[in-house]
Amino acid sequence: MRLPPAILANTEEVLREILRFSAPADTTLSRYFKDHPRLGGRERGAIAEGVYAVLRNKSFFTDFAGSGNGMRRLAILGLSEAVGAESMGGLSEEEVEFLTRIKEIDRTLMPAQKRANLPDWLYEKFVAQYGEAETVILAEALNQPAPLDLRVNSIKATRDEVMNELAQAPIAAEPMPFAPLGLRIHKKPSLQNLPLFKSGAIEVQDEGSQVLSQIVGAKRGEMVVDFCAGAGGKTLALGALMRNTGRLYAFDVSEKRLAKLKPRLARSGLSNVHPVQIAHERDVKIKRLAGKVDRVLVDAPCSGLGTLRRNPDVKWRQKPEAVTEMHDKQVAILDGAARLLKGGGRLVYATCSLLDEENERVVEQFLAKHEDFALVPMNVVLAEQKIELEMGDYLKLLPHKHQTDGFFAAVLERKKMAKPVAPVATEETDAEEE
Ligand SMILES: C[S@@+](CC[C@H](N)C(=O)[O-])C[C@H]1O[C@@H](n2cnc3c(N)ncnc32)[C@H](O)[C@@H]1O
Repeated sequence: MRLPPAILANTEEVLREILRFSAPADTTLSRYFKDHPRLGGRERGAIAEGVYAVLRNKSFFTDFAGSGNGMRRLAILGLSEAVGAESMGGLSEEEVEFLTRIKEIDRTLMPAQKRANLPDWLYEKFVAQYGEAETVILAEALNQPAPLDLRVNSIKATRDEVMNELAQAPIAAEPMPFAPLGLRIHKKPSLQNLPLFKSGAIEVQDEGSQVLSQIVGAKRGEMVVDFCAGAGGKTLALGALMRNTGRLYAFDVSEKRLAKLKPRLARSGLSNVHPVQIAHERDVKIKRLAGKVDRVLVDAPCSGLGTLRRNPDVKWRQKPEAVTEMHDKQVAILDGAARLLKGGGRLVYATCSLLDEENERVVEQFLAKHEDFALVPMNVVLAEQKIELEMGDYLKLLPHKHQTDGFFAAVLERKKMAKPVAPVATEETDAEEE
């Protein structure tokens, strides 16, 4: 069935706003749909996918869209990529011809940078790290929409039980290769109304995030801190891995993000999670737990460049100066979080960035300053967790190799005979814990 011609005008209108890059694309889309309540589910899906296709292919499309009515042409290119030219209504003869001409272009013959569809600064950084040939393959994988990944909440169900119930919906799901509780769905069904979702038996979570939670190695009865918990994606996974025992603190500076954790927590059935808003990484609330914690996960704020499959606008919105600032912030957060660990305890540093500056360089800087911590090679950690992934010292998940978002992680162990934690100046805050 063809989409109504008005969808093209809607796509053009929202695209004009999104390409100003003054807000995240998903925020602008949600607001647009709220302001246009008459758009149905299918229309919304087409507009959103059309916009995302433009964001993924912006360099390439912009060259062909030209000036004048360029925004309409961009919308046409985006929608045709997302839903197919045959599903679009309202195209003039000239526009149909334009689409045919574009379709005939063999993209594999284009220069590497054009194929990569990345801003110059990012393309250069990727080439310096990965080389030109791999940058193109990586960029092409980042330019594909991500599949829908689910994590089974082991407190409520087994993976087989969930797979069987999904099959009755009917939703085809397959077990993931690396995440023991993961299921992958290739279509995008709405899950919100499924009893499985309402009961907290499933959560949406990329396989890479699930592997990260797993390598924390949190055990029953332990004291664990998720230092940058946000809306709690990894907190919920950790709480279930601890079999709802011990104590799991979910720290974050953002009240809004922690508030989003609350309903998920209620659904999950976990009672071992304690959300705590902190003012910053040197908050006095952290000092109280210093030297007492078994495992700390620092899922640090980062450029997010590993998540371009889901957030293609990030590559156009991110700036090289911001990456440098992010590095300094990451070092400060890791430093603050490290004080929590007891001797023998493990600190896991993770990002969804693909840039060394936010990954290896942060860990190296940390280790140079903290003689009481040592790197646990990732191949050792993965073997402990029985995850069959070939890695060296670090976890480096890449979309073109592992079909996950891009993730980095390092595991740092505090030496057993470490000196008692030196008192560190903290800025007192008034707020009480929890
Ligand atoms: C990558 S996100 C975390 C995502 C989350 N772990 C998940 O799995 O859904 C990074 C988080 O760090 C938080 N953050 C930023 N600065 C922080 C700080 N100084 N201390 C603790 N958290 C911080 C942000 O509010 C954000 O929620």
